[in-house]
Amino acid sequence: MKSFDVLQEIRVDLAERGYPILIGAGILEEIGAIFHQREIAGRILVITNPTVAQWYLDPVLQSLQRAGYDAAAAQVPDGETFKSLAEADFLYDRLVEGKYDRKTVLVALGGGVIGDLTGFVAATYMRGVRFVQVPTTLLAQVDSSVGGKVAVNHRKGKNLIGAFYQPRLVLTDVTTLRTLPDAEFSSGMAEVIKHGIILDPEYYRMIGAKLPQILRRDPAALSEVVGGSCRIKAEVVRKDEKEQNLRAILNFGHTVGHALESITGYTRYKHGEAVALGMLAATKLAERSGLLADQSLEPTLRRFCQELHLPLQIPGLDSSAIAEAILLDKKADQGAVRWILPLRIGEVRIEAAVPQESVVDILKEMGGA
Ligand SMILES: NC(=O)c1ccc[n+]([C@@H]2O[C@H](COP(=O)([O-])OP(=O)(O)OC[C@H]3O[C@@H](n4cnc5c(N)ncnc54)[C@H](O)[C@@H]3O)[C@@H](O)[C@H]2O)c1
Ligand SMILES: O=C(O)C(=O)C[C@@H](O)[C@H](O)[C@H](O)COP(=O)(O)O
Ligand SMILES: [Zn+2]
Repeated sequence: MKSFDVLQEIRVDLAERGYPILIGAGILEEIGAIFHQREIAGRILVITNPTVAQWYLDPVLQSLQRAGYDAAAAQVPDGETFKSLAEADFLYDRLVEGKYDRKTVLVALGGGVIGDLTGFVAATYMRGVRFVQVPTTLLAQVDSSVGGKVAVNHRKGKNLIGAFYQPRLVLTDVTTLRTLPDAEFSSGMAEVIKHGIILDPEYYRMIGAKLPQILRRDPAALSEVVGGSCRIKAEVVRKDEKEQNLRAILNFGHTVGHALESITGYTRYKHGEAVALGMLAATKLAERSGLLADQSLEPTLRRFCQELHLPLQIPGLDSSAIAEAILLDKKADQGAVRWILPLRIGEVRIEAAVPQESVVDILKEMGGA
């Protein structure tokens, strides 16, 4: 059996819903042969956006067609505001008009927005068709393509409409990161840093030590980061697929992060930028609550943010409005928000007893009005 240029294969071990993450260099052009090898059959609709399509749609379609697949594409506009029910509806129209049946395979070719939206459509069209993630941003390769959280946004809250629905395969070609703008690369690095803080101090130190190579997009360093993060996330998802408890730690930084995204209409911050601010806020809250045992966390996190040009302040934003938006967090239980607070690098805890006044104080400390 041909092995292509798969450098790493990581399994998301979920019994009958389990799947492989294939990480390689140049494997996008082998997608047709890989689908054959993995016994993926059926009509294929590739969902992408114009930015990604200009680089990667032709190679994907040609490879699928060369391998004998009936493959076509549908494009949605680029941007977080299009991770919406309206775009899902547009895609349902395409599927219905094209007479796509239950054996259809949707391919999400793009970043997290395309992955979450395509997965949501896959979970709901005809009560579920198969889908494959082909992530092309760092953020999608290290985080969003893995674990089966699929969703669209509501104007009041991030990912409020969604499902847990696993892909059949994740096919990650790290060479697609060559065309990714620096600010998008940094946004993805925020989730990489998150993985270190929540579970793996050695990984966190490695990121610090190899940051120059990572930022240069050295293929070996990229492979280490994409593989490292996928392994950490796959293990959490294996233990708690539907976020009954443990999986909530993957939400470190997202309580404030999602609130920042929604109150700014999903236009001011990239997801990773909002998560970076959220990790900083949660770290400050942990310190204020007397939970933070390792005083090196905040300075190292700030240094990462500076080196990656991620924001550290929230000038001009209304702290009370952010605190209000936080109440819509999906982790809330009977009205109490469950925070993910760091204790030290590699260990976080789920904590409900955080007064709203402390949240507002911290947001003001970070420059909020
Ligand atoms: N499901 C999950 O577990 C999960 C995890 C993390 C984030 N997310 C979601 O992911 C989304 C953010 O994803 P994202 O950061 O990938 O943003 P994105 O999908 O908007 O992509 C960022 C930008 O990069 C462009 N792009 C994509 N690939 C490119 C490439 N190879 N070269 C050049 N440009 C490219 C896109 O067109 C877009 O303009 C958010 O909606 C977030 O909520 C979901
Ligand atoms: O996979 C998870 O679980 C995560 O929390 C990963 C996050 O990085 C991601 O942004 C996720 O979409 C957030 O999930 P949500 O349940 O808070 O919407
Ligand atoms: Zn995230």
